[in-house]
Amino acid sequence: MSNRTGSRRQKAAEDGERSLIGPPSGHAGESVRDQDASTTPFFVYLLAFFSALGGFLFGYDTGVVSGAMLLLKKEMHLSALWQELLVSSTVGAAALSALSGGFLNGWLGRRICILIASFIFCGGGIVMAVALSKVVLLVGRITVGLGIGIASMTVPVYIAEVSPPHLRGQLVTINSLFITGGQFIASVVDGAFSYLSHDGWRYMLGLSILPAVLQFFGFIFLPESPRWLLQKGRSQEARQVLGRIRGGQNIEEEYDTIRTSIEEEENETGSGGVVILRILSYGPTRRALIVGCGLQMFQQLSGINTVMYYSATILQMAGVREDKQAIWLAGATSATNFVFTLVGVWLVERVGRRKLTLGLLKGVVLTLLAVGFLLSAQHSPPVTLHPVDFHNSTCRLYESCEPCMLDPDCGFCYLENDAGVFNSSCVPVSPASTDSAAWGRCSNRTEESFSPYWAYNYCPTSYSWVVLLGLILYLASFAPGMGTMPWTVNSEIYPLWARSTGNACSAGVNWIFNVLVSLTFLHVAEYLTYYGAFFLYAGLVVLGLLFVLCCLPETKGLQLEEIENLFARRLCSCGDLPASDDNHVHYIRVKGNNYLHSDNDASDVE
Ligand SMILES: O[C@H]1[C@H](O)[C@@H](O)[C@H](O)[C@@H](O)[C@H]1O
Repeated sequence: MSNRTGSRRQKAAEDGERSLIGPPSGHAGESVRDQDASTTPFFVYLLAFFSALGGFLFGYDTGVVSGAMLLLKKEMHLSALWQELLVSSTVGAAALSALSGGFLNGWLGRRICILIASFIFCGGGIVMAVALSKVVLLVGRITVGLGIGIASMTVPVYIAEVSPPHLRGQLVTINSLFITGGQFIASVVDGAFSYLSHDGWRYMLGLSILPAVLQFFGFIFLPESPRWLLQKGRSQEARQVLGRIRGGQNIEEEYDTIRTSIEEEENETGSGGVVILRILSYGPTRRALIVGCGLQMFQQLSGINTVMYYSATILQMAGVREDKQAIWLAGATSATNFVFTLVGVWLVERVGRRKLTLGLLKGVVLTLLAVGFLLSAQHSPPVTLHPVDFHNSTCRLYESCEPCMLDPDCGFCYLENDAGVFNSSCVPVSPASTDSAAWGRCSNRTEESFSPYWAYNYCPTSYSWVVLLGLILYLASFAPGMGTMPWTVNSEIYPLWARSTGNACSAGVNWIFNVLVSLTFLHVAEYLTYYGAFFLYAGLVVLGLLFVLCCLPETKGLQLEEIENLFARRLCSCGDLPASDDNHVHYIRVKGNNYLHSDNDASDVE
């Protein structure tokens, strides 16, 4: 198929503005959509469910560690460095494996990659459940990280490739629902097993084996993506799978569209060479990659994972000092994230990706600012006792709680009654554990009611429930938009030849920024204070808002093969596109393919 047709398609895309208006009636492409919309086979939902278990494991394994850590640090005597290692090694491993997952996806296919990921999840789960030392535990955490990385880039691609266009957004967003669902279930499991102070963490970490086994056996019987099969020249199998997942509907048109687009892609961009270099040297894919990676970067820069982390601290500030109670209540924030992701699933096909992301990002900025202001208005209790510090630490210099707790070497030791905080001091933290002071009253605390409290990373205050409310509002604006759309949009914006690599890069960017933001949070707080950190995230989200406004096109309702055309124009012009709901792309049938209709010029039709 000719370069002529390809350039005609290009022309149509350049004429995008015109081609994106006016729904034609009785049109071939439209009729397929209407037909699809009327009957969606149950099998597609089954495929989405089993693949999204990968998202569940991603959420579970990243979420469960906070509760497990409270027990682990006591049982294994973990220093702050080891705690940090056990948390961030998983995210770091996920970044590496997401980046290499692109190659595996293109080579072995989506199905095998999902099987590999679930196998790795099982292995990692078993290693963690039976670990006898912290080193073995670390090996287990790195192993599940490798599984998370592969799953996070493969699952959205697989779901997007098997879904009919009218349901694609919703089904891919279900993966995000499973991610936040995994985080929520993890907090419930953490709560339930926190009563088992000896070995409770083994169940917390090991329970992930169950969904992993379910997914592994499910995927033994589930098919490969028809798009990948066709790309590998396995056309008979591709036709069979497409027939199966479309439940006996006429698949000829969809099959032709995929086949022709693969042929065209090969004509336009060639088939040899390193994929990432081909992506970067071809305008539309380069632009798609910038949009995809940008979205993932801004998702993490909006501070989601520090907010998830900070919610537990906020609870401590509000006076919840019991570990078990704090674990249960931290579940409230993950429940909010989960429930509002459900709202995203409901809205994505109704409102569209662009409008949803843009609208809710404004809410994210406002709620981050509100949390920042609320935190800045908190009163920092003064230091009233200055015990003799034989080691001459910096802690003795602080006059109030805030600078004391922001210094990683110090903590605030105090007593409290109905009138407030009294007898407070700032003392060095124990090198063995952040749970107690190096010496003095807070070095050997008991559970007795008159024993002093040790605040390592918070200051006691009576207004923090308001801050918790602010965080819940933040999650309500984050989850349906920026929480889900980067994954959904990335699964659809690349042409087939670039899809695995494009998703690998953007998922890699997500994990790299996840590590960066969570590892720097405490340092940022040290220099800017906690509220300064929230103002910083608000500023970064404003940049994200501008990025989405200028660069994110609407992909709702388009076939995967059509979306590439949206990136045929200069990068940050997508905002010019009319994104209202009643705009439809319409197609003319050219040699069995659907093309963007550029004008009514008969010369467009061969
Ligand atoms: O989309 C997910 C989701 O929002 C999670 O809650 C968050 O922990 C992840 O980092 C993010 O990628």
